[in-house]
Amino acid sequence: MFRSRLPLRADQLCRLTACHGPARSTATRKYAAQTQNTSSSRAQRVAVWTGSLGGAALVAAYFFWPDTSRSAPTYTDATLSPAYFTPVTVTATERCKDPNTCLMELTVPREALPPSRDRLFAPIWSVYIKDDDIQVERAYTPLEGIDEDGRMRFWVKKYPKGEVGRWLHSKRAGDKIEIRGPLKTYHWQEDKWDEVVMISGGTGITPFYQLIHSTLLSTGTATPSPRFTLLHSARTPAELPPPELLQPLQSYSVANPDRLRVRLFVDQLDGSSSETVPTGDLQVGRIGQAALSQALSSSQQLSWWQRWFQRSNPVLNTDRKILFLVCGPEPMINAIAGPYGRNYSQGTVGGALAEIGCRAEQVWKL
Ligand SMILES: Cc1cc2nc3c(=O)[nH]c(=O)nc-3n(C[C@H](O)[C@H](O)[C@H](O)COP(=O)(O)OP(=O)(O)OC[C@H]3O[C@@H](n4cnc5c(N)ncnc54)[C@H](O)[C@@H]3O)c2cc1C
Repeated sequence: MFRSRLPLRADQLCRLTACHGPARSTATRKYAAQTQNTSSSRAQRVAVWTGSLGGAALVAAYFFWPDTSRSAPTYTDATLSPAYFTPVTVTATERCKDPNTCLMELTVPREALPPSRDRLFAPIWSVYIKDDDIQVERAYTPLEGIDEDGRMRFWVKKYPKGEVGRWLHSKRAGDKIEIRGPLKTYHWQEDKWDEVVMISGGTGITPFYQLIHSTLLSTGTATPSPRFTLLHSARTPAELPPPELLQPLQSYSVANPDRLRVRLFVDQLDGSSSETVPTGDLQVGRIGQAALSQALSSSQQLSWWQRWFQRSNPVLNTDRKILFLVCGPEPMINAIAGPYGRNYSQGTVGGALAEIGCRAEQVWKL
């Protein structure tokens, strides 16, 4: 989920090298068929050496190329910026029912707050948090953006072998940590869409919460905006987001069903429960083509024959401008929207969204 935009890791480096492999061997085979003589073997030796040197250079570049997380300086007397780290204070932490997640509040010192914030902190944005012990950074999404006093709230998940998540869970109120940002996760354009369908898994809900908070929860109902549908999934009821996230979403959607709809999915009912949602209101199973089609067809006032006609292709058979945003673990992204492309590109639309007829310009994988 949330593909990291950090410099390439060893596994990604291997992927890149592997991609070049077949092309190189095809070229070699073609060349060998043309000239079966000594000059060919000399050329092959040169090619092997060049390849090896190239490989070594790539590996060296990975280790010695300036890595922003290691090389970005820390300034205590400058405003918050993506170019350097700023020390901030952990002002609150709260364990969630799911012990692998916590809510954490960070406060940026008043003197580090940028003077004009509207554009900088327009949705959807994140900050990098640096794990001081090992000098590694990861992106995290402030749920409600940043307030006048510099406060930001995060929902943070730790993974059994994860670095920064576990380190963050060990922090307590009063501790100092370093952040840099804001960084744009997705450039939201308010008046471009009639309908926005957000599909998330786990902490993949955080950028969508920020978007909904910014466009609906914090503005009341007066501002015109697209209609939002959030389809969120967790493995079990206990792993659903804490009440601090789910309650505002649920209350808003009950009061304004024409502006926001929330559907919650769990892989299985394991006897655990959510603090916010009765188990009977949860849908059991993965989000797939049926859930997507249902979300779209029930969003429009259609006659029975229009609904019947749309079943085959709810996205193509409409004049409405529909956007699909997807954020979650990589297997979920793959199943819903198809895998990312090479070098962090969006890749083609695949999975359930391709099955219902989505085009590339309608889909964004966060
Ligand atoms: C723009 C952006 C915003 C983000 N916002 C948030 C946020 O608000 N809250 C939040 O908790 N996270 C968020 N993330 C994810 C976060 O940046 C880290 O990737 C995540 O916390 C794991 O980092 P780590 O150092 O703990 O684990 P790592 O050391 O990176 O990973 C160790 C191991 O943990 C497992 N692992 C790591 N990430 C995942 C995953 N997502 N799903 C399943 N297994 C995984 C892998 O098996 C991996 O081998 C965001 C990411 C991006 C790019």
